[in-house]
Amino acid sequence: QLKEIREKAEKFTFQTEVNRMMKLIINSLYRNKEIFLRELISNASDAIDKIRLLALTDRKELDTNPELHIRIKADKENKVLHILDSGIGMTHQDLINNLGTIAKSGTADFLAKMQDPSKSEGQDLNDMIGQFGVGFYSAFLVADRVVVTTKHNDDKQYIWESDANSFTITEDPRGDTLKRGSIISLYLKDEAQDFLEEDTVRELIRKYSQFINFPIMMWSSKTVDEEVPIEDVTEAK
Ligand SMILES: CCNC(=O)[C@H]1O[C@@H](n2cnc3c(N)nc(I)nc32)[C@H](O)[C@@H]1O
Repeated sequence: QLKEIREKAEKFTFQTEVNRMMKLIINSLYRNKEIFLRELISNASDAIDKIRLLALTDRKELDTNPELHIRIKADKENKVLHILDSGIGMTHQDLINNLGTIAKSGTADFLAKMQDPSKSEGQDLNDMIGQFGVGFYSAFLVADRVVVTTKHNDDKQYIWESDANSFTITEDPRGDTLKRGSIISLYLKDEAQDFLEEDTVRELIRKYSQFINFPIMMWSSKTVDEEVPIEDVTEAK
């Protein structure tokens, strides 16, 4: 079935700036890979802010998924770390625009500057990530494949997939299972298996995401149907 999904998928190439930005992030932040979780939780939090804002003008937008939360699930069996949010979700067009390109102006000349080693000293890359909203790509510090499953109220549920070289988008054959929001699934590299350990993830959440305004829950699933939210990590602080 997965094979059929792949065949039906639309294939895309990343905008050139994206390829260059990804290389820059991977080459500069390889010593501090753990920041990927901060970036993905920050994106999840922004996604929830967006639906909360929209719901101020149109309350019904929340009805598809009233609970606003972020969940992190470590699937040791398949070596996948999932970051789930019940945010606004992405339409097909959002996936192409937001994950396939960098809209931020000034990216091109920023990259030119960074390419010139004499000028790039001191440019704190953590700021760069924030400034250009490119934190999502830090996922490729720890994963060799990233899958985004997403559902926006105005569109169908889609699966976006990438190995960092190109990406595909396909309608989710399972239909609308998310109700609303996104799941970022990281197929972890062999050397990144530690990010499947509950203590490691819990510590990273505490270290980087103590100011997130939404509950972040960790799930440890022995088998999928036994998923029990261990506790709200932020409460455990
Ligand atoms: C350059 C990489 N682009 C992004 O990270 C953008 O993708 C989108 N994005 C990333 N993770 C997301 C997420 N979890 N939910 C939603 I709605 N949008 C997300 C946001 O528009 C980000 O600015």
